[in-house]
Amino acid sequence: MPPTDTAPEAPTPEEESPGVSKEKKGGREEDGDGAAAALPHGDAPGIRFEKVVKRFGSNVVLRELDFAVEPGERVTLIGPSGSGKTTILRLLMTLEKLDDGLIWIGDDTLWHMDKGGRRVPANQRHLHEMRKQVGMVFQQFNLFPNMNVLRNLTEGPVRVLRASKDEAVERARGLLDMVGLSDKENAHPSQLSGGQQQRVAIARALAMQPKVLLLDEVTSALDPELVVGVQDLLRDIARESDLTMLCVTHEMNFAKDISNRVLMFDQGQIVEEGPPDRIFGEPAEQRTRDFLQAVLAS
Ligand SMILES: Nc1ncnc2c1ncn2[C@@H]1O[C@H](COP(=O)(O)OP(=O)(O)OP(=O)(O)O)[C@@H](O)[C@H]1O
Repeated sequence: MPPTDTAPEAPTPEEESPGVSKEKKGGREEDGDGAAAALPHGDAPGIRFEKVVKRFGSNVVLRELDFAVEPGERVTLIGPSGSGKTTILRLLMTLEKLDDGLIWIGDDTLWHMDKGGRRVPANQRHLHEMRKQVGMVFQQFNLFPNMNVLRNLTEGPVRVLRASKDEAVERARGLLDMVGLSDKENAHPSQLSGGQQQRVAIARALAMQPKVLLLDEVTSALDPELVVGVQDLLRDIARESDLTMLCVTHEMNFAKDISNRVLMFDQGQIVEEGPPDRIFGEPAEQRTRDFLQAVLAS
């Protein structure tokens, strides 16, 4: 339910490029409070796809896909439009069901194997518990349009994590401070620019205290001048937290900055993978070269 009509106020450069303030970083190292406390640290699980198959009717989107993201690693998925990158993230969010294979988050699977070694759907409670570890930021923000900014951040923690209202509000304010929107807590999404909405969406995802953060083309719905602020914020979050991150983006410079490793994905499988400098500088596979050329030309 993305808000459709955003009424951009003219944001100041500071508003759109808050990053994580230097002062806060200093405070974080010394005493670990303020915005520091807002970012998750430690015990992030890894992710593993094991022979994962996903079909939409006759369209086989994932073909026995195998890949892993190590705990605390930041991986970017690149690949042609329609190749299945968003589907990978949606499977991790349990927004889609897989057709075969296993998805692991840490030492636990989203689906169980029965005694005969067959994959069976987990019960709802298990899925719910697994799902709590994973947060996602969407291209279209997906904020609750009828709730103000503060409530967008507190609703999930109170209802799903059973946090007390005071605790949720304190955490939400820490996060709004971190994303540079403390003065907007009473605003509704439609009163914010796209960049501001996306920063609220990032704060909302973090309010759920995920250990794995999924980013799905988070700047592609933004006007060009608003992209940098959101990317800077995410770079800071990547640098300052121990989250395991899986990011889908068409912005190659952002992918270079944010990830330890890039996976080139096409036709349901990983074509090649490596550190960003290698994949963008010396891609080994023709399909990667073609894709990167097409992106540069667009
Ligand atoms: N709910 C659905 N029902 C039917 N087909 C779907 C559904 N969701 C995705 N698909 C199809 O699955 C394929 C992969 O889609 P997906 O959105 O994962 O690709 P993508 O790589 O993220 O693309 P883009 O870069 O354009 O966002 C596409 O062919 C798409 O049409």
